Amino acid sequence: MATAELVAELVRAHTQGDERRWLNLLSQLIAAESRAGHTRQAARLRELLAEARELESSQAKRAATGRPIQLARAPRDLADVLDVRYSDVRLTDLVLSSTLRDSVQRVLDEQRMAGRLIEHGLAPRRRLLLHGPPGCGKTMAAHALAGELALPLARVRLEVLFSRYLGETAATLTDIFDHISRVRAVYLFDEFDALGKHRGDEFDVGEAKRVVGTFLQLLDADDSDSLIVAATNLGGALDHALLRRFDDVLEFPPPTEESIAVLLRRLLRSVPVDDDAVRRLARLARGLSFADVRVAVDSARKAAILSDSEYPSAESIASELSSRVRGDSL
Ligand SMILES: Nc1ncnc2c1ncn2[C@@H]1O[C@H](COP(=O)(O)OP(=O)(O)OP(=O)(O)O)[C@@H](O)[C@H]1O
Repeated sequence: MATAELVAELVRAHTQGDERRWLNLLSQLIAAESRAGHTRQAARLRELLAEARELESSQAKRAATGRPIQLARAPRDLADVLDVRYSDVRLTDLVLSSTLRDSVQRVLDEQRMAGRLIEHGLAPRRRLLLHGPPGCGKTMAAHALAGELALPLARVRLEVLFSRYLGETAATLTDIFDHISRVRAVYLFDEFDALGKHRGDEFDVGEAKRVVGTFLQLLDADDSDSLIVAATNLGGALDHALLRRFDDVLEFPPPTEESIAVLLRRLLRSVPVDDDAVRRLARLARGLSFADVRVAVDSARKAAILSDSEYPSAESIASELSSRVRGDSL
């Protein structure tokens, strides 16, 4: 690439908030300057690159603590409606059926090799609808997509969209899609069916319909390279007009006894429980979501720590799981 083109690309990558790309382009620019014998300019650029890398690594460290960060931040007028952060969740952190894992892996492969598909006039999958009961991994899967692709995860806070911008929801959605086209990220519309649902006392059928209509139009018109992930607890209830707007519809079913055992083995890795005990616990936990199982194990671990035991006993975990199966903790 000629120097001017490199600089133009670099500015574009920076404006889009694509940190990796602009750092990579800056390295290419340094190499080009060195090759041209511009040693002073190359040295100055190298200093800038070192500063930028240091900044990136300190931001990555802060991201690892789970706090929102400024990289690829939302513009000020969308700051309360977009929650932007980096994710360190990986696909292997999720317990998934092999079919579902393959589907998520296919999205990752198409994204990672998007250039090859685009050269052949094909578009990588990027509009995904995830559906299934609560606590089965839809939100976690969106985090895993962001973590695997090293993209920011921007959660669209629908509750804020509705409360703060009542009457202006459609206009704000337009602003969000504008941001989607400018900053490549994974955009999560969690519980996105809320778009068309009852909105408390101020329910207005016309407004709700308008919002859904706007969302669908914006989804159709969007030709960005961001990923748009809509998650919902509804499944069969979603209408066809909506389903066909997505490149992939992935079902996150309730866990089987076997998949609960897989999660339990992971969560109890450092706890001395044998496999028979894990299987007994998984049988007890039938009907619970992965999230319930996680909370029950965490609860038993906390009680163990507070009573100065090194590990929770299988009995205490069983008791936590049973109380959730009975619904005591609700
Ligand atoms: N498939 C899974 N594998 C491993 N852990 C899981 C899985 N699903 C859920 N969990 C655990 O439960 C927590 C909550 O799950 P998550 O938020 O992804 O559920 P969800 O399907 O998005 O639920 P909701 O519909 O309520 O938003 C996760 O952070 C994780 O600890």
